[in-house]
Amino acid sequence: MLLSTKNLSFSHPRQQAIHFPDIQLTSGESLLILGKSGSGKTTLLNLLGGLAQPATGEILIDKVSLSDLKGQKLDLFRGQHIGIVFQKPHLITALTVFENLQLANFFSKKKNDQLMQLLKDLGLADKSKSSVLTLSEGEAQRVSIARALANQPKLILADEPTSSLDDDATQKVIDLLKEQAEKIGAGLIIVTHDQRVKNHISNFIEVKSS
Ligand SMILES: Nc1ncnc2c1ncn2[C@@H]1O[C@H](COP(=O)(O)OP(=O)(O)OP(=O)(O)O)[C@@H](O)[C@H]1O
Repeated sequence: MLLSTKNLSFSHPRQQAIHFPDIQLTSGESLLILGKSGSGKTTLLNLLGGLAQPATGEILIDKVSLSDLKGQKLDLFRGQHIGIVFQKPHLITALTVFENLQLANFFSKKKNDQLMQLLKDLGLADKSKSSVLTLSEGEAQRVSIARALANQPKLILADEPTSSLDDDATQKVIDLLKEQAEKIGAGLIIVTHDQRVKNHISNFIEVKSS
């Protein structure tokens, strides 16, 4: 089992606790996290990525309990094993496309000689030397996917990767995420309230706030 969670809950300050359904995910499998706006989908993704600590429950990734990792160890574990695609690309604007990917490798102490191939797979080969400031929104989104994949993670977490994209681009981004996850044998979890994504991935859990 790549990922398993049990009895997870989280309380934002002055908010009712959110209880999450348990997740079981094997390598190569895809899962959607669905739920209304404000139900706690991003909160769950943050817990799975070790970016927030649960109030109760446990998260095991490849048999490692995230709660046993702190500080630098947690950062290194995240960098090496978890690729996160955030809602907004959050690229380093002073760097080129290729340098943004190299930086991901640098922080996680990983070497990947397939970065150029990755950009090719995502239709970005001719943008490798471009400043990220010159990219369209869809291109920047694909670069942020490439960056999440740059360390060949075991688990890919994507938060609303298609919310600002049209139907064609949505299909392309979901296909790319699935193809790339399959290529490196990773598990893929996508948070969305985009009904279109349901046509591409059938496995889902639903987060409800009460
Ligand atoms: N930093 C915070 N402090 C207090 N409450 C928060 C904080 N972040 C989120 N919340 C609350 O926690 C709940 C869950 O938020 P979350 O962002 O996880 O929802 P979501 O399902 O991802 O929503 P959306 O689909 O709109 O992005 C919401 O009620 C939100 O107002």
